Amino acid sequence: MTEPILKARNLVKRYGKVTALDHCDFELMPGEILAVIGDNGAGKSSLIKALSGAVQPDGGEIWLDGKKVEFASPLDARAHGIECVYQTLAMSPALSIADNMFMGRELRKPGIMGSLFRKLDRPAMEKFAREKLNELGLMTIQNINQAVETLSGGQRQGVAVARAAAFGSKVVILDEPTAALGVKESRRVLELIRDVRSRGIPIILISHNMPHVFEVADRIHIHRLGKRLCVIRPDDYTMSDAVAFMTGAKEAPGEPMAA
Ligand SMILES: Nc1ncnc2c1ncn2[C@@H]1O[C@H](COP(=O)(O)OP(=O)(O)OP(=O)(O)O)[C@@H](O)[C@H]1O
Repeated sequence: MTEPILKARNLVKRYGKVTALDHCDFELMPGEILAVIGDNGAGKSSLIKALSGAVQPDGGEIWLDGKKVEFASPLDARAHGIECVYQTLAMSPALSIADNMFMGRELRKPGIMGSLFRKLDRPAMEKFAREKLNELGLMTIQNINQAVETLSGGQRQGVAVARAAAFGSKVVILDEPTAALGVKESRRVLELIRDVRSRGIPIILISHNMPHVFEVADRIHIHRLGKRLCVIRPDDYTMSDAVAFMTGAKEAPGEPMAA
């Protein structure tokens, strides 16, 4: 049986009196697009933050590639190959595309005075950024030195996804990647998500957009009241079924479906 690439059991996260994660389970299988859906306040962001090191759970366990992990910070999760693109894109608008792709992990030229004094290796960074954008078919972005603030919303999202795909060797997490985009730009980002999957990288997609979820997801994790309610396949249920499960209007199917 295939083992999950990322797995969590009994995750608990409390904020004061609020229980955001209430013994929540989670499984991401290799090479899949797993959508995570749920009502406002259901605990989706808390789950994603726990899986990407942005918050430390109060209880429960996480395994990556079969090994138990505890992420002290998002940097720690990144070092393990988990990249997260948050709704607020965490980009520096005035900096170039290449600079944004490398933020916090710039390539440096070999130096003799220790790493602190090593100069940035701009040609290498530009080459890498260009290659990654090309790989994902982001050919509309012509100039790698263009400031990110001059890009359209879809292009910015594209750079963020390319950055995550370039460095996320194991898992890419996308939080509402199409929320602020128009129809055409959303389409491109959905294609990009499929491109990332076709390169063998599994994706967790948090979204309120049911048509997008049903279009790209292999499986859908439905979150309710701080825990996983069920996991469904988009072919087996309608969007209104999913919304009814999510809101409690309809009883959800039992055990989570295997991948
Ligand atoms: N930093 C925080 N401090 C206090 N309460 C929090 C904090 N973060 C989340 N919560 C609470 O935890 C619960 C779950 O929130 P979370 O953001 O995980 O849900 P969500 O499913 O992502 O919601 P949405 O779809 O609205 O973004 C909510 O009741 C929320 O108010």
